[in-house]
Amino acid sequence: MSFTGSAPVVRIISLEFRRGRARRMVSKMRFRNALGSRPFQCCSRENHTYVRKLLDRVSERSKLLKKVSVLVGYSNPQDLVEKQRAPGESSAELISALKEIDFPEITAKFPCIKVGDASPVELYEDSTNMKFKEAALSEKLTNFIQGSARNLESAYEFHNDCHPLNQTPTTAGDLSISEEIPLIEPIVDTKSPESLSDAITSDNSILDKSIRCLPGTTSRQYRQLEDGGFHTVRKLLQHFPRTYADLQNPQGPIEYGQYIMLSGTVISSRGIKVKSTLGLLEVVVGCSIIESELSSSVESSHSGAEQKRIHLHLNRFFSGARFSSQHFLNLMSAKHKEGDLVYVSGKIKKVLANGHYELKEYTIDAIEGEGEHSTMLARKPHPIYPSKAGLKPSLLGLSISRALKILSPDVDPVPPDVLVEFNLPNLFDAYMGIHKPKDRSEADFARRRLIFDDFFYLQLGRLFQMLEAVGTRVEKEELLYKCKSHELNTVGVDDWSPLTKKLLRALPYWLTPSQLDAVQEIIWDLRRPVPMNRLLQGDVGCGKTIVAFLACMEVVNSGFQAAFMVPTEVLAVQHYEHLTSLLEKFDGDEKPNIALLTGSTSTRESRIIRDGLKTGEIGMVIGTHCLIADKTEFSALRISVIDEQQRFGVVQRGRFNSKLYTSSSKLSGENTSSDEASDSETFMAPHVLAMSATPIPRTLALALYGDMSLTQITDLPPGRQPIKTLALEGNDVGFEAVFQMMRDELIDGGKVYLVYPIIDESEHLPQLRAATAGFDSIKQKFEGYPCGLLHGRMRSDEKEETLNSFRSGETRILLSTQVIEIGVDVPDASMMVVMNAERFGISQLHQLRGRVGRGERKSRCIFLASTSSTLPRLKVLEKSSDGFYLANADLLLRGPGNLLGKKQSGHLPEFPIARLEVDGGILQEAHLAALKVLVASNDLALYPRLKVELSMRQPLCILGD
Ligand SMILES: Nc1ncnc2c1ncn2[C@@H]1O[C@H](COP(=O)(O)OP(=O)(O)OP(=O)(O)O)[C@@H](O)[C@H]1O
Repeated sequence: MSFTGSAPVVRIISLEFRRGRARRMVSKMRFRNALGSRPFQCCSRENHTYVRKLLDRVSERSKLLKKVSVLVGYSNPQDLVEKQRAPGESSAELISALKEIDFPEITAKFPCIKVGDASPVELYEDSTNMKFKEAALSEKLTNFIQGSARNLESAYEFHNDCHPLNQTPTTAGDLSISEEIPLIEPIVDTKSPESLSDAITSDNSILDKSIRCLPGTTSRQYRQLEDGGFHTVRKLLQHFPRTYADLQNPQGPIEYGQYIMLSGTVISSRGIKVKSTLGLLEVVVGCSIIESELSSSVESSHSGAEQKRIHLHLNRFFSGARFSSQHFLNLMSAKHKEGDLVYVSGKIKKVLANGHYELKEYTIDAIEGEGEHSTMLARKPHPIYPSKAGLKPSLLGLSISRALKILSPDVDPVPPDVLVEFNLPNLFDAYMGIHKPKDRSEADFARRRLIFDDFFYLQLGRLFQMLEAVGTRVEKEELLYKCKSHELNTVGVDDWSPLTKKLLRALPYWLTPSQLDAVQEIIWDLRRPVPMNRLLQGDVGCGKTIVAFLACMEVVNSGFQAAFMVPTEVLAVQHYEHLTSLLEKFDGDEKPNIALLTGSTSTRESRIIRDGLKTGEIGMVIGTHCLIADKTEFSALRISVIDEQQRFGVVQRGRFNSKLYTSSSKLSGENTSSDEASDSETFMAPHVLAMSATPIPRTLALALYGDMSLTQITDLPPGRQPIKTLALEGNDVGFEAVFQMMRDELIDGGKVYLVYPIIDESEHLPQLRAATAGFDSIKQKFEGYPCGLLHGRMRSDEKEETLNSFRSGETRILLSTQVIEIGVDVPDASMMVVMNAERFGISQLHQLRGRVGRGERKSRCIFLASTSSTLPRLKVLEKSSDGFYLANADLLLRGPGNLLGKKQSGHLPEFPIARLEVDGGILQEAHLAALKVLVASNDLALYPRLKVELSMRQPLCILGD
């Protein structure tokens, strides 16, 4: 603990021992051995509540110092100084003994010892009383105090006590040493006093104030909050509601398995002893709901809907003699009294009778506060906080409200022009909006800002580091260039290489506007002397492949090489055949040399291909992960395309980067245009173009960390017809209807995919339909229409043959497992039936559905559900064919309780509230905003508050997979 006044006074190292005398003694001994017995005096009290009480209650601070000195074993402050000094030893010697202690080493040796900084205790409340208070101390003591403080400052590089960065207390361990070593190295520009003082006095420092500044909080609450990790106002405010509830929150018709969240009143709460060792607590909550159609968004219209009264039964069993005693059950049931207002969330476990539902995985939170009822009636969303570290949501909610009260409107370090440009609320409004929204749109708007911050500071930190430390002139220019214009940096068609233009002309269609934009943007990147790292994202069937082919032609034309890596052999063959068919019209000498390399390529052939790649004879290779094998060497690899990139591991993707081209002497292209290799380029890593239809979190995280740029294809090729989607129950009636539809489709000349969840029937999963078993029965049923069977256990050539037969129309029905999910392109396939569709994720079903409707033929897709209860989830696919919407809907259906705050599959620890599947746009904006700020001020000298904020954020760390 350190004591400070207007001048630093003295620092006392306090040791806190918890749990057991023996342990305390051992800790004490070890600690003394580590530090030397002097100059520390251990306080032998097991529990320091006395110290805490002192800190909380003693208003006369000079009295405090006296009491503390007595507490740690001295009669008064003078005695403390005298006794600490060995006979004949000067205070300077004492201080130098202190200096020798190597705290980092000690903490490494004894993990139970934690070094951190504690909140300084102000000795003097105000400066007017200063002189009087100071006089109360002896001259000797004052000298010692001032001297020691100065020495300690230099010895441990203490920061100025009033610096906000020094006020983050550490968590107490078994034994804690309060010491003022900063946890994060600040990047405050100390050379600029103006900036520093500005930063320190600015109101964003309130965020990093100890929670002890919260009004109306008891010391017990402080302690609870601190033990739960809530040391600062910022920590509290960053604890976001996991969801919002309002009185009449319509969820559509309530069905089995559905997640609901409602508010209501407790009708009864009783504890029943079921057996001698089994007890049941049953709470019944009555709620009013408005029944309406399943809303397509979180917000829904209430018009034309009917109010209905329902009862939620929340049952909890307790086993064991102790927990099934009537006394215990009575205690539990007394927690909820009849008439209490509560919020309930959970999943419907059983529909007991009309209007009565049993819930599972539920939570029940009491609604506290007088005016709450009227608030709810006004349909103001009520934040529901997740509990953390055993802290009750109600305490967290209350503390957050208190923190909001001391927040100043001037808390935002982000420059106002950035807020205006990117249409963001300021930070004050954002915190108010997320914790106390007037309506859901305000919460959404606030959420946008907070997500922006997550991305923005990450981008800013990363770019700042790049500029500061490793930034070359070229990189700096690159950043500046990008920042200057918000429009796409593109190379127009006229400036494309002759080979690229030729391929464009060979296409049987014209590119869609966003395909064209994408190619122009990528070619612009390819002409840069720094490696591109770009993600091409577009919904299934939007035509990403041709965009990548054109990019490959651009580099091949310049005499460099292109590698196109796909996750399956089927896809490699498909792409290879597609490209070679497009190049067929080219004259011999202008036709680039393209190769196919997969695991099934014969040894002899693969040797020839690898030789060709090494010598530069082969310009482009399409293949599976053989492309990144050590033995595959390139002469001048310039672009690596990674299709369906989420299917590859990070390491696999990274291995392309190690394939630097080592020789440029073999360059054969006649037109090297702006790509002419300079010295710096000779060993440049290849450009990387990753493609994905699924905006999975990891992908977008890479967009941040890997400095990956994002290109999105937002339109579909013309003439595409919407796929008519139906979700049906797979009972006899459902199957009969499906077979009839198949017959109609086949008569009409269509082709049908039948997708099965498993290859062979399984005893363990009798309810699942298998592809091999289906094959025989479908053949019989659809006599005259040849059938094919495709699954992952087949040999590569068999798969290829089956797929080719289906493509050519030789077979009209293809029974398959989900192997066709990735990239299979049969443009005239017009119908798909998915068996046991509930076994697949919504996004996966969307991908599967994307295998039909890839041409101009009207298509349909039927999802057969095993039971009616799983139909609602599948019906979401009937309503939309937008991948982003479906990713969102999937999350909602899995449980809107996970909307905010709580981690889920789509979350990364660094982004507590961003859902990366749907927040990609904000990421892009944050990137631009960070660039804008850095262009205006490379070292952030113009934005000192921003710089302080950046230093307060967690240091960047590598993301886990
Ligand atoms: N501009 C266009 N006009 C007409 N057809 C197009 C156009 N672009 C691509 N296509 C065709 O659309 C089909 C789907 O294209 P492609 O396979 O590239 O999609 P994709 O984006 O890779 O989809 P997936 O994610 O499903 O693999 C192909 O048959 C392709 O020839």
